[in-house]
Amino acid sequence: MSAQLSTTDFPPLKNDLIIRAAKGESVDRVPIWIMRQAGRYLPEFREMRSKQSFFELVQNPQLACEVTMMPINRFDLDAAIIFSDILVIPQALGMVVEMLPSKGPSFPSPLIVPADLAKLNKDCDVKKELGYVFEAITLTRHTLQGRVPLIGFSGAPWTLMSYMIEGGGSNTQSKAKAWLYKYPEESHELLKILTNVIIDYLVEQVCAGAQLLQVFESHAGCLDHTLFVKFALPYIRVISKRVRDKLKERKVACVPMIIFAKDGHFVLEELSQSHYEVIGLDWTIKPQQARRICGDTLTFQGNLDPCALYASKDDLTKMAKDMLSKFGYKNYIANLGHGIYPDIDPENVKHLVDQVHKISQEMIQKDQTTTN
Ligand SMILES: O=C(O)CCc1c2[nH]c(c1CC(=O)O)Cc1[nH]c(c(CC(=O)O)c1CCC(=O)O)Cc1[nH]c(c(CC(=O)O)c1CCC(=O)O)Cc1[nH]c(c(CC(=O)O)c1CCC(=O)O)C2
Repeated sequence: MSAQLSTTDFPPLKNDLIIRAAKGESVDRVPIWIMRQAGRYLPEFREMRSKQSFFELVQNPQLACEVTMMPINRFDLDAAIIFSDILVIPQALGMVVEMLPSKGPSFPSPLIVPADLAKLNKDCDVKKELGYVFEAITLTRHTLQGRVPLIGFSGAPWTLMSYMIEGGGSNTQSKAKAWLYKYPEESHELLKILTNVIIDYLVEQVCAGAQLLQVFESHAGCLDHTLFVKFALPYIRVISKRVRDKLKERKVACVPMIIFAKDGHFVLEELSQSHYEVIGLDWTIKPQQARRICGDTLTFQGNLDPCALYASKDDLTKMAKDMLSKFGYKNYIANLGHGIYPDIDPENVKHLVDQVHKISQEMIQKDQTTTN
């Protein structure tokens, strides 16, 4: 249905705060969005999910668009993120991924030995395999009517590699890390396959209408500095460079890119030199320390502890104030330091969003009055 929708002629943007913040431009209030903002903490999502499996929702552009719009219709958020998952890439490469109740993602046939790489559909046609994501993006851009920008996303190569080997979530990632020590060459081979698919996937998302891109390196924290620099960082860097080059070749305007390496404070300096406009921060690093490491020109995103949303509204206000006073209102996008948990009260999300806007607006107005 959305195949007939234009991928170039979209309704004009009415709220460009997040794009301005990503580029380091002035804002009249700090933008905020929430990782996993469409999902299980919303009763309307649970209702829809009770009738369809997770991947049925993701693979149906109409339903993915509806889910993406749920938090936008509820809260005064400054961005939408397309409803999907990082694990659609292993699926595009031919792996079966199931979402099991109370267990999460599960791969019935994970990669066990390097010979298993032969099973992957390495030259997969991203446009064909993941066409439903691009359709959902185009449909959502039109449905948004320019209310807020739409973010596209992908998992980073190391994080996806670890899922494909572990076969699901893992506290240690020991099976995947064993590959890095035992089979470094084949690990690089797999990381290159993933990188090529991710680049095409992100480029197509922008061509379909995504206005920012986030790359999730969710499993950064289980690597040490040496392993990260060898097996994760080079691919993160290639992605930002090649996505920009490919968009230029296709004469499509580049969009700001966000890198979020969870628990990756030990590589912040390297990430700050990786050509992403925005660095996502989890809650384990002090804002001032991150600034010292990365300098003043990059934009930060984060870093409220997702559990802060269990606090009382008064305490949440105090935490929002503290976060804004430490990050400042320039070069900053408010967000959690990881995805929102399923048992959070949506009322607290509304409170956080409204408080970030109110407090930052007051800070900006106060500074303008003192400089005038
Ligand atoms: O809001 C939106 O529109 C997009 C939401 C979104 C979903 N997955 C991701 C996003 C983007 C975003 O975070 O805003 C991306 C994502 N999927 C997984 C990870 C790794 C991780 O969580 O460590 C990421 C990156 C996010 C990050 O680092 O914060 C992998 C994953 N996918 C699902 C699970 C199970 C779960 O219970 O959460 C996991 C983690 C498994 C593990 O390793 O422990 C399934 C899933 N993906 C999304 C949803 C909706 C929701 O959050 O409620 C779900 C739950 C599915 C269900 O059971 O209904 C959407």
